[in-house]
Amino acid sequence: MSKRRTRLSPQAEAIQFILSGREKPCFKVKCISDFKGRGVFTCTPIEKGSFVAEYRGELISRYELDKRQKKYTEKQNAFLFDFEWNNSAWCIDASREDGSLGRLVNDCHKSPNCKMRRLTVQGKPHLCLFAIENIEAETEITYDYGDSQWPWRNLAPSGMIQTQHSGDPEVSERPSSSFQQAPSGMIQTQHSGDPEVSERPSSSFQQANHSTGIACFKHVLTAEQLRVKQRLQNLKRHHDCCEDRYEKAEKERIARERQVTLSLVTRINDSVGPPSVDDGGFHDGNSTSPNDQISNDMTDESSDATDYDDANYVPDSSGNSSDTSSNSRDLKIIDNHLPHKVFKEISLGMATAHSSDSTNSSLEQRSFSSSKMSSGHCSSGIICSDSSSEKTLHSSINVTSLPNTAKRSKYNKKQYCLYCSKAISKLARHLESAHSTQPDVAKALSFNKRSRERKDLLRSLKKRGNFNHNATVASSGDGEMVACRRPTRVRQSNDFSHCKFCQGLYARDCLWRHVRNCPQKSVEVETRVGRKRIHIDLPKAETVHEAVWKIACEMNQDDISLVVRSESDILSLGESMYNGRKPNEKRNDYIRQKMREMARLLIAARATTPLKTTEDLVMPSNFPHVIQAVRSVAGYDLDTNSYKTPSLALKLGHSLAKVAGIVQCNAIIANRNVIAESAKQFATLYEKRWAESISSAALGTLHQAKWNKPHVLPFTQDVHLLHKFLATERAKCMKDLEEDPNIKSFGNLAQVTLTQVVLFNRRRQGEVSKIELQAFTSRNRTELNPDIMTGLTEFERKVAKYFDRVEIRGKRSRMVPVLLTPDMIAAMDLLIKNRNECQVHTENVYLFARPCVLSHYRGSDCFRKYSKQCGAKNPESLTSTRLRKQVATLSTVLNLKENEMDQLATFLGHDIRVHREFYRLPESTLQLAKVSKLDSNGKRKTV
Ligand SMILES: C[S@@+](CC[C@H](N)C(=O)[O-])C[C@H]1O[C@@H](n2cnc3c(N)ncnc32)[C@H](O)[C@@H]1O
Repeated sequence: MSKRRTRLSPQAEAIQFILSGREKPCFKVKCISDFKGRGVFTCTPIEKGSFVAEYRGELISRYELDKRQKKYTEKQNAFLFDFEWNNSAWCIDASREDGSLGRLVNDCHKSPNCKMRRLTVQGKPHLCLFAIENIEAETEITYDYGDSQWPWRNLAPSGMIQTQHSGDPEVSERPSSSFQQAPSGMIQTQHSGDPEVSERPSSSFQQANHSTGIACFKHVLTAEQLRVKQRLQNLKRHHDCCEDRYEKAEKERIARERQVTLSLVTRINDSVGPPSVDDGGFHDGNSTSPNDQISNDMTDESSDATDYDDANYVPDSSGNSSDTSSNSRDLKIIDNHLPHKVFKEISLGMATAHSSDSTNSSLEQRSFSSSKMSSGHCSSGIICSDSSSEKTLHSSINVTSLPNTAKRSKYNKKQYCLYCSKAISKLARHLESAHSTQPDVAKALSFNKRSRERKDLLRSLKKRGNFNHNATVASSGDGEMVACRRPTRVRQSNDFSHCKFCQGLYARDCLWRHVRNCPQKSVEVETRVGRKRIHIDLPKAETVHEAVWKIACEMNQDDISLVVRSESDILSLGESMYNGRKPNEKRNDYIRQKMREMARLLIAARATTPLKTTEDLVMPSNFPHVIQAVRSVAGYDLDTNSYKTPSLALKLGHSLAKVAGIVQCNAIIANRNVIAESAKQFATLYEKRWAESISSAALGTLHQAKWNKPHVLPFTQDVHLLHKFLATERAKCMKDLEEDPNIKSFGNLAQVTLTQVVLFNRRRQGEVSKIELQAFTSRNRTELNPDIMTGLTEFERKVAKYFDRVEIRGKRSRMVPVLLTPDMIAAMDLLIKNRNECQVHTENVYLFARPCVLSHYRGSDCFRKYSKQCGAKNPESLTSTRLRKQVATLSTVLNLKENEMDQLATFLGHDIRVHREFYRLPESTLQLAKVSKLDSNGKRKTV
């Protein structure tokens, strides 16, 4: 009895062909036209659902794709097929003429007969074409390239071209090279036997063909040709334009995606850290978790991910959860189940998808949490939007450390090969012997052995290989990550982050230093935010304000920032502050600080109470827990009824009141009446009980701290010394900067000038430090009104002419003037002139800008520095606030008239009430001063 061979499923058949590297024998390549090039035709009928061909080529990362796109010709670029896999972007580069069929299949968006699908075989993605309908013999195989504006799609059928005599085997089977050599002016097409293939000629065209034969047909064509040629030129222009735009968008996307992956790896690292911050999602029922965001973000782009015309056409995919459709050339494939998988799947390595595991279920629970809340579900009197126990995703992941035995070789570090994923101790040698055909390796090897280029390229390959390995470790939750510098002791992976440029793993506290000099960092993305604040690009949820998200992505990448980004109400708090005022860096700092304060409170609440989300914090029944959390974060001491950081307790109170308002408004909009009512009640509770529970003790602590503090005013002698010292220093610094403009000389002059301006004007150091370049350059330089001049004394007139006046924004948005002497102006002009040369960032808006970053010098630091250097007797008293107090006190001692006092207060930038209450010396000193004045007057017998 003959054994019946079981028919392979299409998927199994595809895997067989993938593994064997063969093609199905029933296809042939035909040259269709000069314009369209070759095409693939079937010799036998094909059944719907069958495997057709693999789109073979080299699997490259997005990063590599970006590089290749730049150097490839337009024609080569047409063979780059990018797709999404394991939440990162990949590409099959089929530009090499390797004789495979998949790469020659043409586009048809109207009635394609195949679809591209992605299969994961042996841990690698493969793109395969499957028939979506029964295909007759001699038909061209086509699939939809995706939604781009491919130039040929706009071409009217008549615009295309001539068909060739059917059945001419010589022509139809012409090898590819011959078609490439066909005269380009002559638009020539073969008849393929398929009306679809040859772009359906227009009716007139057909008539000519039938009635008059080839000669006439040629004549018609020549006229037609001119029109077509013109049209093609237009199309080409349009196509180039589109391509530029596409390339630009792609580049941005690539950068974004790389960042997403990197940050997700970091997030995974974070997930092995303290559970309290391992918060996967927004808790608002209407918002999405960051993972959701990522998925949604990409899903938007990949509208075609599951949109099959016929869901049954595809082979059974149950056996392979990572088998995802990929039928778009320019759009990405997104697995809609990604939110749960992200934690497992983010690796750039070859990790396969895990569709369900305990992690997933815990994440799912979390994302349902808000619905519980909205339905008023509560247990044991506590409303919590997440009652699930905190998850621990993985066992802790360590970073390979240096061996602690001195005897072992120092050179025992293993690197992971990018191509074969093996751990190798001599990676360069391994790459040379095993992967020299890889373009990147070949490129590196093409440089001299000791050359910098070769070293840089090999180092980059090493980092990419290690990155893949780290991603695999992160996704499996087990193993050791490889850092660029091994720590001396075993450290956990959540202390480390990957550099977004080179993908190397660095200790978080040193990452800023590396990023500053990372060789892969392009000039445009110069770091501008400072030492620890490294900007990361994460996809944002639609509901989040763009600018606020940017602020949230531009903070120290620690546990607090994770919470900020995952809590929609904290982001809303930032948004409400952002919307209120004109945006500027200073304001953004403040918003960042407020959001971080709130996140710190939430972290403390999660650690010490059952509360989990920001929304929980403003539920009336949770009030005792909130008090407990605030006390914990502000360091409350029950015995003394005082706080370690009383100001934080006070600030948190204000922020909580704001958050309650936000939650209430959001709930009203979302028709969540229970929540809206609760938030309203919280506001009442806050009004009535906050003072007794938190703020009175906090204010008490603040006042108490001032009680026995000595109120020292600067000695006039010290002030004089400082004045003189600064004048000589400024002259020296100006000379230095003129002779040798560099970061140091620029910094010195900026600092000394800043101190002079503060001292001279008795301004708040914070206000002067932030003088903007634009405020200085646009200062009013017009002559004084002659009418006003007549009212001034001779001396006043001279003074008015001598000084320049710049108006800056003071406290409570009050305008405060700053007077500048000609010397100061000369120094400032010199600073402005040398900004570029001294590496001051063009986006830095400050006059006293720090080179290389976006911030400015701080007056307080400068005061501290120069008050010591000038040899003052009491340098601690030389601060901007004390100098202001000195002036205010002296004004009283000098018995200024009421209106003079008003003018002085305005000049100092505060109203007269504040001036009287806060800026005068304490009563005791004043009395002493007054009495001594009387006394001395008395001695001089003037009373
Ligand atoms: C992946 S290649 C396909 C093989 C190609 N025909 C060849 O001969 O090498 C993609 C290129 O084929 C051409 N092409 C694909 N589909 C087409 C269509 N429907 N009409 C015209 N040209 C097409 C375009 O030039 C495109 O850049």
